[in-house]
Amino acid sequence: MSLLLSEQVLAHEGCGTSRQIAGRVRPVVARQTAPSVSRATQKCLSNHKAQRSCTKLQAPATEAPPTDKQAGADSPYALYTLTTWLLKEEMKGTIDGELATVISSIGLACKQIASLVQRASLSDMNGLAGLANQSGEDQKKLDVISNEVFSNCLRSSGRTGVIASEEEDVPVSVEETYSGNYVVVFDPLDGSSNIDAGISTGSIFGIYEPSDECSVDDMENPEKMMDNCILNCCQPGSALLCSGYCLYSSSTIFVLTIGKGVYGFTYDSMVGEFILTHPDLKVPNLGKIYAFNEGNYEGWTPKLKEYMDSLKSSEKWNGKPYSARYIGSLVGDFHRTLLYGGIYGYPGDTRNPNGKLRLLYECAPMSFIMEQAGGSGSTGTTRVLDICPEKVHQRVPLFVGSKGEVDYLETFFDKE
Ligand SMILES: O=P(O)(O)OC[C@H]1O[C@](O)(COP(=O)(O)O)[C@@H](O)[C@@H]1O
Repeated sequence: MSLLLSEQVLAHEGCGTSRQIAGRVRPVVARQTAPSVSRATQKCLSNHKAQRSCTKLQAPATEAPPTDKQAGADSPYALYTLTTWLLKEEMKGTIDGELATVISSIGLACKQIASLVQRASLSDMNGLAGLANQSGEDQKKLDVISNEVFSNCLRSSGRTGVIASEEEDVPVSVEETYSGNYVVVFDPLDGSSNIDAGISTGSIFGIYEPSDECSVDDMENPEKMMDNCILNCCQPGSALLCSGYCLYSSSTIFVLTIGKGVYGFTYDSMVGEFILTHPDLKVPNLGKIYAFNEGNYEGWTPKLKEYMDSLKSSEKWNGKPYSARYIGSLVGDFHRTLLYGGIYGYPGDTRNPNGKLRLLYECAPMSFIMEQAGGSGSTGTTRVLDICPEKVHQRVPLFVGSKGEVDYLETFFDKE
């Protein structure tokens, strides 16, 4: 809130209006709302909104002070888009041009999928495709289409060597590689069981450096090539160069890390761009929200049941217990956990000892983001990023969220 005292301060270049303040200290901005703001002041302030040229008048209280995203951008119409951010990171040398191209192509795929998801009921895109993926799960029409959209964008980037998808049995080597050869693993439409109900879903991706030993262009020996594709994909999460997700919900939000913090971009359909809205995201160290499918409770280990019961009997939150929230869409539950704190868990149980989620294109990319935001990603006993996948569609239990909450959970596992 600005306090303007001396007369000349109010003589504004650009709009030329001025007015007398009768000795009493008054917050100018506040007066905007008071019915008694003089016509001159209203005219003056509206001039400023229009012209924004007079630096002397403080911006109205509602406008956030300039952040680094506006650094150097002295036009109120400068947009800090995902492309701008990638360019700046490239200029800083934190990523190279080819990786920036791959990330941009993923951004494009997510924009396409966002519009397909939004129009699903309008364009008969709901329902099953009549196919099943390698995990035997019935594929939704949009699972198949999103997979195609993602693969097309990655191919046409010309910078990917191998791509592995939840919806493809095996990884494929990309012919259209001009250079860069990056390895991209992805879940094109996570939480698709929610799609027909219009509930939030998402895409998840991870990008690796190609591994030198396993070249994937031995066209003479397709079997060896396939093995090398798999070897290129089966890298531990600690080798990730970049990972991210895109949330398709009330707004479309693209969140990523290149190993230097976590950045969130909200899709502005008016300009067709992802705009930086969440710079350098940090997850709170503790959080009262837990997201587990308690329908599986009976199949959990006694210690895990003890942990869950302890959350419900806890009086940690002003005498209240933890609060349950479960969308049943990893990206939705994860995004809320990242912003509000807490813990998301998909443990193993008697039916699925390793849980449901896939290490390569769900657990590792999300754990990399959470760690970069100051949180943790664990199987209960092991750091997810330290696990080297043995199979492309391998499942592991996942507990991800605030460091304090994951540490607390792990204490129950230690006791086993
Ligand atoms: O319905 P459940 O067993 O709770 O599983 C929900 C979980 O499975 C997922 O839908 C993952 O599966 P998909 O990638 O096949 O959608 C997660 O998004 C979600 O957290």
